[in-house]
Amino acid sequence: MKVAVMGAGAVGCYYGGMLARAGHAVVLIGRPAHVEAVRAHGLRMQTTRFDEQVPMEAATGPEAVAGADLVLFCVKSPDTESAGEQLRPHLPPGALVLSLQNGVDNAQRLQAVLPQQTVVPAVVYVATEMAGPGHLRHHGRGELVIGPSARSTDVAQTLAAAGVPTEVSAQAIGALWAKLILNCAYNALSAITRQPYGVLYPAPGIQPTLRAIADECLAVARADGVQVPGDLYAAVDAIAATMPAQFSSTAQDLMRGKPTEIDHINGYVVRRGDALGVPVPLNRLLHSLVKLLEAPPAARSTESSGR
Ligand SMILES: NC(=O)C1=CN([C@@H]2O[C@H](COP(=O)(O)OP(=O)(O)OC[C@H]3O[C@@H](n4cnc5c(N)ncnc54)[C@H](OP(=O)(O)O)[C@@H]3O)[C@@H](O)[C@H]2O)C=CC1
Ligand SMILES: CC(C)(CO)C(=O)C(=O)O
Repeated sequence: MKVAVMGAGAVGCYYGGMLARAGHAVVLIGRPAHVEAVRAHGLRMQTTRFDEQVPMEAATGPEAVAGADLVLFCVKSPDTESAGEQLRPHLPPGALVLSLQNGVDNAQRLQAVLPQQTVVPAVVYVATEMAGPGHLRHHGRGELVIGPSARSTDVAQTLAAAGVPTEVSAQAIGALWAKLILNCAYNALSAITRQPYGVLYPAPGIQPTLRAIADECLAVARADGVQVPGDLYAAVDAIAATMPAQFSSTAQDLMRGKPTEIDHINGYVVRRGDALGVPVPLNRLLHSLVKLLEAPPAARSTESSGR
C-alpha cells in the first residue's frame, strides 16, 4: 500500500513508521528539520518493543501525497482545515483519509474541506512523543478504532498485519466522545496548575470536580444524540492511577509555548452545550482560563491593566 502521513509528529510517525516497517511505501509530510533527519538516517522508532532505524520517504510539501492509497491525517485539531486545504489539489480521488486526531469533529471538518474524498475518524489509543528530529519515542499502547467505510475493513487488516491492532466500529464517534471527556476533565486542570495527574487527583476538591466536568460533557453528548460507552467515572479514576507522572498534552503545549487544542476540547463542549441549551459552566471556565494562558505575555498584561 502507498501511504502518506500528513503531519509527521508523534502520532503520524508512530503509525506511518509501523506501516513502513511492515514493508509499505510510506512518505512522511512534515517540517524541514524532521524531514532532513528522516531522509538522512530513517526514522528512529524507540518503542516499548523495539528500537530501530526505519527507512522511509519524507517531504515538506503536500504534493508528496500524490499516488497515496491511504492518508494518515495527523495534524493537531486547530490545523485541520489548513492542512486539508493544502492536500486537496494533490489527493488521488480514491485515497482513503483517516483522521488520527483527538476531538470529536475533526473528520467532519476535514470532510467539509475534502468533499471528494472518503474521510474516516479514528480513535487513537497511544502514548508517543517526538524526542527530536527523526526520533520517535513510544511510551505504550497503539491500537486504533476506525469508523466504517467501503475500505475500512481492508485498511484495518493492513494495519493489524503491521502490528497495529485495529477495530472497525460504527460507534467510533461515541468512543471519541469518551476520550474527549477525559481530556475535558484533565487537560485544562493539569495545564492551569502545571501539575501531573498524580499530584492533581488527590488534591482537595479535585475528584468531585473531575466528575462534575465529566457530567457536563455527558449531558452535552446525550443532548447531541451520542451514546458514550463505558463507565466514565472509572475511566477518570484510571487516568490518575495509570499515569501519575503525566502532564496533559495541553500542559505540555503551554510549557513549550505552542498553541493548544483547547478550542477542540472544553471549547467544543461549550459550543455544543450553548447550541443545545445544556449548561456548561465548568467547561466554559476551563476553556477561558487556558485561552488566557495561551495569550502572549504582552496581551495578558494589557488585559490585566484594563486597557
Ligand atoms: N501524542 C500522543 O500520544 C497522542 C496524540 N493524539 C492526538 O493526535 C493528534 C496529533 O498529535 P501529535 O502527533 O502528538 O502532534 P504533533 O504536534 O507531534 O504532530 C503534528 C505535526 O504536524 C505538523 N504539521 C502541522 N501542519 C502541517 C502542515 N500543513 N504540513 C506539514 N506538517 C504539518 C506539526 O508541525 P508544527 O508543530 O510545526 O505545526 C507537527 O510536527 C492530535 O489531535 C492529538 O491530540 C492522540 C492520542 C495520543
Ligand atoms: C488521556 C490524556 C489526558 C493523557 O494525558 C490525554 O490524552 C492528553 O494529555 O491529551
